[in-house]
Amino acid sequence: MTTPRKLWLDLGNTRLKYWLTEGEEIITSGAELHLQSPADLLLGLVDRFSNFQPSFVGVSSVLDSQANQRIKKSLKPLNTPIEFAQVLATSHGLITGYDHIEKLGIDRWLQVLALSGQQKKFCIVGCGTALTLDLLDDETHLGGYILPSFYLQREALAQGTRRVQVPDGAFSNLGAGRNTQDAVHHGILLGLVGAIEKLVRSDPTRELVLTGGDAVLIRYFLDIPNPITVEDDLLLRGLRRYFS
Ligand SMILES: Nc1ncnc2c1ncn2[C@@H]1O[C@H](COP(=O)(O)OP(=O)(O)O)[C@@H](O)[C@H]1O
Ligand SMILES: CC(C)(COP(=O)(O)O)[C@@H](O)C(=O)NCCC(=O)O
Ligand SMILES: [K+]
Repeated sequence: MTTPRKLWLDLGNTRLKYWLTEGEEIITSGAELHLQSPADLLLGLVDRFSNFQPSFVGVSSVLDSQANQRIKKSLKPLNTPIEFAQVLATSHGLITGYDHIEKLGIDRWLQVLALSGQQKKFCIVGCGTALTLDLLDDETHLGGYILPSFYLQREALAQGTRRVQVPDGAFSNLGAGRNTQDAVHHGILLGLVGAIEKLVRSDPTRELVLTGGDAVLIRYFLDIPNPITVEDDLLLRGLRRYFS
């Protein structure tokens, strides 16, 4: 019997991430900026995926249904069943904390699913286009928070003010800025780091798990006693669990 080969796709608002797996083993992984045109990016990747001959494609997408239709079309040459994960009221014992579960982002839910059922308390921090915070107690999702992350906050300042036209800079310092560029970059970083610290400060036993493109950067600035880990592929782990 041959070991099944599968393609796992994570479509965020900025990047596409993927795994090609054979049985339990991750053979290849990748992450690419799609900047609003994921279907076009996929057209460029589909040959590579096709060579791998996956027998199943599992997808997590936070995009709208029109984009998802285009994504399906781009994957047609694979000639393989494609399934999009959907938030469920309960799955693998996980109890979802939203009043209307279908409104919860699938990316957040899969990240929670990946860690659910360990008899531990987690704060899951998705450091992507948005910064998402989700609280998980063993198998119970308590709900969470959504903040615009680095680039969205900077864009909002540039759009909503006359005087803050921010040249590209680094989000690399928490010191008081002595010019607009530093004040904006350091301010945004302070806000994101401060929100995370405030949320978990009252409970040093709650474990932080950071994931997403800016996880390592944010991790560097966190100064709290809670255990902290970075798990780049948390969502893809959750996606694979969802379909198992
Ligand atoms: N305009 C941009 N140009 C380059 N990198 C960007 C831009 N906007 C966001 N990023 C970076 O892309 C990454 C997106 O993280 P990721 O976890 O893949 O997010 P998402 O799941 O929302 O696509 C982050 O590291 C972020 O800093
Ligand atoms: C909050 C998000 C935009 C985060 O997306 P990401 O940063 O991973 O691209 C996404 O999870 C989403 O569209 N959520 C739906 C709204 C909600 O979770 O309540
Ligand atoms: K996120």
